[in-house]
Amino acid sequence: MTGDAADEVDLTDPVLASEAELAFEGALRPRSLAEFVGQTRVRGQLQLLLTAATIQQRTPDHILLAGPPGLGKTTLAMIVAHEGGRPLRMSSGPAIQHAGDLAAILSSLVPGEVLFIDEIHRMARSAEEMLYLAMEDFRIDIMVGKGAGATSVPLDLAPFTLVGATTRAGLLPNPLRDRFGFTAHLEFYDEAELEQVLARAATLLGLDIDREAVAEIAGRCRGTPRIANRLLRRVRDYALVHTDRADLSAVRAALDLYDVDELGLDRLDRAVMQIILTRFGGGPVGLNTLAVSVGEESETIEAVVEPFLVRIGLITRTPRGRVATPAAWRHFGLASGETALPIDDL
Ligand SMILES: Nc1ncnc2c1ncn2[C@@H]1O[C@H](COP(=O)(O)OP(=O)(O)OP(=O)(O)O)[C@@H](O)[C@H]1O
Repeated sequence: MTGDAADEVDLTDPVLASEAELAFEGALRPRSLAEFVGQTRVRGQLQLLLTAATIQQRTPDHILLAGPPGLGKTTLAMIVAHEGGRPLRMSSGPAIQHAGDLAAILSSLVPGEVLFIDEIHRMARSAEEMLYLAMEDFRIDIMVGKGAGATSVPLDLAPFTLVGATTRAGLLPNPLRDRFGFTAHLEFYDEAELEQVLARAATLLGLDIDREAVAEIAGRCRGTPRIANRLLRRVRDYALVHTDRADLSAVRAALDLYDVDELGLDRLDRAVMQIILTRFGGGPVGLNTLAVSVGEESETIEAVVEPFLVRIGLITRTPRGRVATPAAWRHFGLASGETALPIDDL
């Protein structure tokens, strides 16, 4: 029932098999705005910005893409380059720890190039300041020499479009945020959109899957295409090994095996909820306390776990911390104030 490329590689060779998985990841990325599912508003806004730039034969304005991981920020950056027939350079905030790192990238850009900086909020402060001038005037000042004899030498850059991506737009300093011509806020996808993402991916993977199986995955992938695609691959594996058919029962069995519950909560989500509900009687609980309690970075809790739990109505954010809602008590089968299973038993 599967006829995808993975079947044609020797799956006993771990290197070839994992390369095939990576190749799938690449093949699943939509290449044009028309192929990109959902985010209708953002797509319309981007389309206008790109078309206007093409008419005026100039580089498009700088674009900031904000939103939780896996919603398509990298994909959109690739589309911006692809639609305009422009080369793309990819970097990330953590890789730019000195102004010199950024100067090296900026000075080697070719005219019209799209520079994608993922996790731009994690770039070094000194590089951020260099970026202000680069974005506004396509120019940087390079310091030559040290101490009293140091001089700054201006260097003209090729016109470029910066596409920045961030899971935490609030962490960007205002002068940087203001220099983007357009900020796109990506939203979680609804189930109908995720079904489209999954149907497209199943076709590309050559996977024959039932409609109701697609709907079940769409309801359990946290509104996130990357997770939808990942769960689809695990369902494909399950069907390959156990049932030879990607139907509803295969989806349920595969997702149970991978600890994804019917709301799409994974182990970390459940650990966070369990801490709020049982150790803190429903909250409020501060972000750092939560992070320490579950042994995760507070950034991961804030950028990955919390937006989804808020969106599905299991927690609310208050000035004093995170609070569980009545729906959360119900989902975990607890009465308010009850102590539940230890976290390891979840
Ligand atoms: N709108 C979409 N339609 C179809 N597939 C999508 C869409 N958005 C994302 N995807 C798929 O989800 C995967 C993750 O997308 P992408 O890497 O662009 O997310 P991201 O927001 O950049 O995540 P991160 O912030 O973690 O880097 C991609 O492989 C792509 O196939």
